Amino acid sequence: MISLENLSKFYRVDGREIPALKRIDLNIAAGEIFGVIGHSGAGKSTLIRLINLLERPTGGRVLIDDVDLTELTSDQLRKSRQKIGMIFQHFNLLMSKTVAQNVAFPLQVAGELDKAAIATRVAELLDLVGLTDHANKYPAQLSGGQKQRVGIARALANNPKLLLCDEATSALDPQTTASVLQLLLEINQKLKLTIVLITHEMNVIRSICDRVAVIDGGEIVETGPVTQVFLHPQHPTTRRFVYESEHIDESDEADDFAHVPGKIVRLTYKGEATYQSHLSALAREYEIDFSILAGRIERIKDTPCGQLTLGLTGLNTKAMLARLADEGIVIEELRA
Ligand SMILES: Nc1ncnc2c1ncn2[C@@H]1O[C@H](COP(=O)(O)OP(=O)(O)OP(=O)(O)O)[C@@H](O)[C@H]1O
Repeated sequence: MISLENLSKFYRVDGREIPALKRIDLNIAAGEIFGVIGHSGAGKSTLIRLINLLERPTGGRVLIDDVDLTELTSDQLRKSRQKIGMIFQHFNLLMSKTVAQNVAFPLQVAGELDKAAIATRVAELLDLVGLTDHANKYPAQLSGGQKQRVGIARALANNPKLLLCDEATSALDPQTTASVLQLLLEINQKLKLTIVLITHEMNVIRSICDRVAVIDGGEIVETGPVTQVFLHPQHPTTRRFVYESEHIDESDEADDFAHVPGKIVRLTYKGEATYQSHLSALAREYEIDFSILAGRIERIKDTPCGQLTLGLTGLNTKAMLARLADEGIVIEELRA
C-alpha cells in the first residue's frame, strides 16, 4: 500500500544541509500495523511526516496505492490527505471546542454541511472510542488517555485507509498506553485500517505491530516481522533496544557464564512449542545434564515465544540439539 522509494530528506540550517533521512526504501502492506523505532534524532518524525507530505522529500518517491504523492497538485494532495488520518504525541486538540466539535471539525473541513449527518457520524466515532459520555466536555476536562481517544476519533472521521501515529502513547502512563494500543489494535481489525506508528519504546512495537523497521542516523538498519526482530536482533541498535526492554546485559551474561561447564546454547521457541516439555524428555533420552542460565517467556502481539539459555554436558549434546531443531526450535550455539 505504501512504498517509499529512495527517499531522502535534508534540512537546510544556516546554509548547511543537515541529513535527516538517507535513501530509505520501505514497503508497507495494506492492513498491517507497521512500527518504526529509533532513538531521539534518528529521523522517525521526519519519516512519518513524509508519508503524508507534511514534509516534502529532498529526493525519492512516496507512493500510496501506486499514486506518487510528490507529483500531485495541492488540490489533489488535499483530497489524498483526507484518506490519511494522523494522531500526535500531544494530541493537538482544539482547546476551545468540545469533544464532539473536535471530532466534527475534519468532516466540516472536508465539505460535509448536513448537520444531522455530522451528528450521526460523530456519535458513531465517539462510541467506537468509548467517549459517548464525554461528548460535551472540553479537552482540558479530560485525562491524557481520553484526549488521545478524541484524537483517534477525529483522525478516523473521514474514513481514512491509513492512520499515522506520531509517538501517540509517549505522553501516557503504562496502563493508559496499553488501553490506547488495544484500541488501535481493535480499529485495525474492525476497520481493516493500515497503521504506521513511530515510537522509541520497544513495548509499543511488541504489543501491537506486525512488522518493524529500526531507524538509526537517518537509515533503516533492520526490518522484519516483530517476532523475528525481537528474538534474533542483528544490528547493534536493534540489539540495544531489545536487551534494554528485556533488562538483559549482554556483557554481564558473558561474565556470569564463564564458569559454567560444557556447551552453552540458546533455544528459541515460537507458538505452541513454547509450552511443551520436550527438553527434559530429550535430556533423559540422550543422557544430558542441563542447567538453565537464563530464560523468558512472553507474548509478541498474539504469538507466545520463549528463549532459554542452557549449559549442556554429556556425550550426546549434538544429537539432542538436532532433535530439538527438527521440532522447529531455533538453536544458537553461544559457546561450543
Ligand atoms: N525542521 C527542521 N529543521 C532542521 N533540522 C531538523 C528539522 N526537523 C528535524 N531536524 C533534524 O533532523 C534529524 C531527524 O529529526 P527527527 O525529528 O525526524 O527525529 P526523531 O527520530 O523523530 O527524533 P525525536 O524522537 O527526538 O522526535 C535530527 O538531526 C533533527 O535535528
